[in-house]
This record gives sequence, C-alpha cells and structure tokens, in this order.
Amino acid sequence: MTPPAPPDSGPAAVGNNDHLVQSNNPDHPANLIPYLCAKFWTLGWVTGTGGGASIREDDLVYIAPSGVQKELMKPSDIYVLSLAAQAKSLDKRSRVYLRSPPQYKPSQCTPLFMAAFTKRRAGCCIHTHSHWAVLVTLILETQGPGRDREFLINNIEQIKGFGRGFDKTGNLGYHDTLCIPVIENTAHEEDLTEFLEEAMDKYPDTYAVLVRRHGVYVWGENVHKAKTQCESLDYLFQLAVEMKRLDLPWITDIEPVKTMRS
Ligand SMILES: CSCCC(=O)C(=O)COP(=O)(O)O
Ligand SMILES: [Zn+2]
Repeated sequence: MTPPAPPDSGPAAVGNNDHLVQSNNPDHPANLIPYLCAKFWTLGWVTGTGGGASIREDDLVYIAPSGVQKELMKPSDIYVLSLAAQAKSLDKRSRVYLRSPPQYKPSQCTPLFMAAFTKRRAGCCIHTHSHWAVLVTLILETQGPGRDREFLINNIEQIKGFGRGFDKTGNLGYHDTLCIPVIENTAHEEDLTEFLEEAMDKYPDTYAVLVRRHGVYVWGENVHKAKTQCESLDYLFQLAVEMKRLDLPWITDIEPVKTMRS
C-alpha cells in the first residue's frame, strides 16, 4: 500500500500496550487504518462518522473508535484485540482488548468485522456508507419480494476484480455473474451480525454483503484485496445505478463473441 510516513502518534502512555499502535512503518495497521479512512472519506464512503475499516495481522485485530470522524483518526485512537484471547474467553460476546483508548468506545462494526476475520480468515474488512451501495439496495426494493435479496450483474469487465471465492484460486471472468447478497438493516449496527453471518453461510464465496438503506461490508484476504474489491464493487454499483437510469439491464445473456481462435 505504501502510504507516506505516518504522523506522530503522540507521547507514549504507560500501561495500555501503546507499543501495539506505535510504528514508523506506514504499512502498520495502526497507521494504515487512519490513512485509508482519510482516502475513503474523499470518496464519500465514511461520511459523518459512518463506515470504517479494520485490519487483522495474524492474531491481532486493529479497530477504529466509534462515532469519530474517521478521516481524522490517529494511530493512537486505535483499539487492538487478540483473536486467541477472544477464543479462550468464556463469555463469547465480550471482547478482550489488549489496547483500549479510554476516551472512546470501539466501533459498533466490531462484531461484523470479526465475522469476516473468523469465518473467512480475512485480513481486512471495509464498511462503507457509499451512496451507490445504498441506491442499489433501494433499486432492488422496487424489483419486488424475492428479487430484492441479491445484486446480480454480468458482462462488465470490472467483475474480473473479484476473487472466485473463499479458498478458491483465481478471479471471476468477464462472463461470470457477480452475486452480492442483501440483508435488511437493523436499528443497531451490532444487530446486523447474525444476518451477515447467515449471508456468509448461504453465499460461501461472497466477499461482500450489502445492507439495505445502509451500505456494504467488503473483505479480502489482505488490505490490497479488500480495498480493490471494495473499489470494484463501488464502480459496479455506480454503473448499475446509471444503467437503471438509462433503462439498461444489469444481466445480459450475450453470447461470447466467436473469434478466429475459438
Ligand atoms: C452515522 S453512522 C451510524 C453508525 C454506523 O452505521 C457506522 O457504520 C459507524 O459505526 P462506528 O461505531 O464505527 O462509528
Ligand atoms: Zn454503518
């Protein structure tokens, strides 16, 4: 990813594992999360404190605070938790933080990010409130019951930006159909978790889940893959909204063009 050198993360406080978020390496998750969120803000993905990103590096998960301007976060604002400590904990719903900035609460998206890390071994999960993601779920609503639960699109080059699926090698091809499940929004972000997990079980190869009238969760095995899949998806959502405006279908059954070599 190689962003510029990180800002000074402030004086070290004693006793809160601050070393976990202090690094001169721009690719360290505590530097990368604020850097990426600042970029995402310019795309309208994390406007008004909504949305965010989380990174897992081996056993450690790095999480942003809740309700903060995500584009202004500093490395010292980042929470760190251990998956192994979490797995050993008797109370599965409580979180075991190795580092916890006392002035904040961890992101409400934490259990959803954890689902991507534990169920899919993801290395990064991004949550956006992109207009395009929300608009696609609204357009799907007008398609009637049963047809509003999946975003389907094919015959668009950018579909190649997606992996074939969990534990599968290679990417989708131009003629493959990309399918992103849609779950209904809930009053509280955390309450989405069971529905996100249900969608992951039902669509084992998906790298994203849309949340109706809310946004999208996208993950990947590393930061690069999560980011490029999120960008590809946002591109396709925008395209789909414009296609709908032009009365063009998202799914076509165009035959592959015969060439001299086929
Ligand atoms: C105006 S944002 C409402 C909460 C939300 O949907 C979200 O994604 C942000 O949650 P966080 O706890 O990370 O601020
Ligand atoms: Zn949200």
